[in-house]
Amino acid sequence: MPPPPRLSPDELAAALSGLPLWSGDGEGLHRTVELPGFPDAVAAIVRIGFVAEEMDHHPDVDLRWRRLHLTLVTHASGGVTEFDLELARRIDALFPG
Ligand SMILES: C[C@H](O)[C@H](O)[C@H]1CNC2=NC(N)=NC(=O)C2=N1
Repeated sequence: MPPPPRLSPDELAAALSGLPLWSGDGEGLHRTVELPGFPDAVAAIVRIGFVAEEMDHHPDVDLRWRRLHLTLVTHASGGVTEFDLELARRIDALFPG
């Protein structure tokens, strides 16, 4: 299957306006999720991991104490695609902020 197309700048801007917890550009979407403590942050990675496996689309995760720094990018496409938007929405459903 060919990699999905990268979003255009206009598509990305429109999508980000509906994802207020996320920032970024065509290279990646970024959100920090803060949990009450380190074990909660590890558990959050597991919860996100199940969604990622279901989607077969995986976030880049940087865990620092009780904060997850998430980056969403479609590696096969070299930038942000619809798959990243869908994963962002599903992460927001788990962690509304
Ligand atoms: C074969 C499998 O579908 C691919 O390797 C998937 C797995 N998860 C992925 N996740 C992300 N973020 N980007 C990818 O290009 C990607 N590719």
